Amino acid sequence: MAARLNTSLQNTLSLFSKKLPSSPRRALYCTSSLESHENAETFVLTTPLYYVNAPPHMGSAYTTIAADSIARFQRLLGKKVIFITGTDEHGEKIATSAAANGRNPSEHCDLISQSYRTLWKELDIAYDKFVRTTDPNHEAIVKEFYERVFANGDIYRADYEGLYCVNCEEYKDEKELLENNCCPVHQMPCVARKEDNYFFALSKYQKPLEEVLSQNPRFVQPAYRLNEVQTWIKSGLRDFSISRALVDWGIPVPNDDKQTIYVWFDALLGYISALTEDNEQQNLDTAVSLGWPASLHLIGKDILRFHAVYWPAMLMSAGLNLPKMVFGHGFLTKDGMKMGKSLGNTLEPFELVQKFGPDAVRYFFIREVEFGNDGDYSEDRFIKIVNAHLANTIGNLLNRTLGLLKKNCESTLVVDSTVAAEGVPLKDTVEKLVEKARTNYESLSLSTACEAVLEIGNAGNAYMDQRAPWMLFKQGGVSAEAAAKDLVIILEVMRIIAVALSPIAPCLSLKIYSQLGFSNDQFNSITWDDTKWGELKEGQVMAQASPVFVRIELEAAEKDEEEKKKPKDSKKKGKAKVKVEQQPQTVTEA
Ligand SMILES: Nc1ncnc2c1ncn2[C@@H]1O[C@H](COP(=O)(O)OP(=O)(O)OP(=O)(O)O)[C@@H](O)[C@H]1O
Ligand SMILES: [Zn+2]
Repeated sequence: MAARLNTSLQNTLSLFSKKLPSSPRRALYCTSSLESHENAETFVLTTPLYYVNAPPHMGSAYTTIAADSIARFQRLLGKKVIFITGTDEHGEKIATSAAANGRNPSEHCDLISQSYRTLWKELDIAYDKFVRTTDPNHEAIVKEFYERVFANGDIYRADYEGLYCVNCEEYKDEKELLENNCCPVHQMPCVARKEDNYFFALSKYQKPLEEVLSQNPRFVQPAYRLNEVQTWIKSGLRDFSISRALVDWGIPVPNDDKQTIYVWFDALLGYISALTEDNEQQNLDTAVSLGWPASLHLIGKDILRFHAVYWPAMLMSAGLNLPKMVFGHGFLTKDGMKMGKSLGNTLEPFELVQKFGPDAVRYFFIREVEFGNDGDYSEDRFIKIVNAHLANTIGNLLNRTLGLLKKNCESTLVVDSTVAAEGVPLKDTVEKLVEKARTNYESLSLSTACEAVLEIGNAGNAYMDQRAPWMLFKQGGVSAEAAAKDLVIILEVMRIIAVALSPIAPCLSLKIYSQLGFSNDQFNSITWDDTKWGELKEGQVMAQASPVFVRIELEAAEKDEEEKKKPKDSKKKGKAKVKVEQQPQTVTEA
């Protein structure tokens, strides 16, 4: 993508002047990525299909934000990305939840499924496919899959008696339960159940699964989760029941409409049925031809067993290829417990986005939680991190530089960035950090990728402080010429940051690009190659500086008020307010 002077920048910028969270980010909500990549390598990634027993919470948002960041990075690499998300809508919990809310299951599913879509829009999630397990295409594919597995001799009928966690919708082994037969995830007692069900012969796949894992240890990521999976398999795989006699709200078992298909034997197929096109009669083979196998299933560690044991065995039985990788990330926790719908200890993502905007929410969780491990949320920490990184390190540097350029160079670059950087070590530093970001994005070390981009910002700030161009301008002559070059260098650094951070904070990146004089279209066509030094050219005119990330201020008065009201031992902090204000500038530059 070449840098060009942008004459219609005002139109773009007028979009930015509105109050958060309305923003130009709708322009980033591109779902047309599939058309322009006829010969590109395909990268199919999935989030779990979220269970519509309740609306989304920050945990569901966390997986989806991470998946969107990975999808955006893969698109920057030029791949044809199919990013699949959706909702899992059958089963006992849904029927119960619908009844508890006085709705029929179908109305309930429509409503809750829509709340996921709405949140994804608020969070700038650019998915390509949203699948619902109540879609007719999906149902047809589940039935066909079931029939294939049946024809392969892997489904039989038997009685089952065991301890059942309704929230996991799963029979549990006694040895994995806590005291009083409590489920370790949901902290609630499992109930004794006896059913006449259809079973999937998982035990037949013990050896093939062991082989898959030993031949391809990267199948389960992070590496430490592989041990967990291997231990489960070694301890002996038991056949599992794939139908329910007591649940009406589900896909009927072929040839036995007294039973419905177990939610997991239904929902996992969503990753394949999502590949089908709307309004077309599809079958398993055509769906598979449209992008299976998936390159990556991104999930929370709670559902690792379903994805790394049950699902591969089911696929082998049906004669289909296995996904290339299953990555089980950690939990967002509250007081050390997994935040979840069943426990009801959730953090409200709509509220966070309303308050802080999508970039801050996306950035914080990706940067703060090492991908794979658990992480706790605190509002204090949130504000501290996004202010320090997005408002200060990035926003303030851009603002200061554009201010100096306006004052001294009529907002116009005096030289090409390549020429300006000749013999300047900062360029090498930036190149190394860009490479660090790239390799970490690729290995899904998203937090480290983020850190590398921030280090670029730190290097830019250090350069600004060391060179003190505002002093050089005062000295005039060759010093002023050097200062003008320094500004070009720093703005090129900002441009590279914008590209490298765009998978995580796309709206912020667009704002930076726009202030550097590029159009929305130019931003929308960036690739990872645009992290290379040298796209800012002599004569490029910068836009009017305005904060690309609005600092979050804790309103002192409101905080005091809250302090007065709260009980002495409470740790609750004052509410954060978003305040639009100019970035602070150092006195010497003014
Ligand atoms: N606390 C969490 N931290 C990280 N990811 C989470 C969290 N909670 C849910 N998820 C994401 O959602 C997936 C589970 O989706 P589901 O719709 O079952 O939500 P849930 O809140 O875990 O439900 P429940 O509490 O009823 O088990 C996880 O595998 C993970 O991808
Ligand atoms: Zn459970």
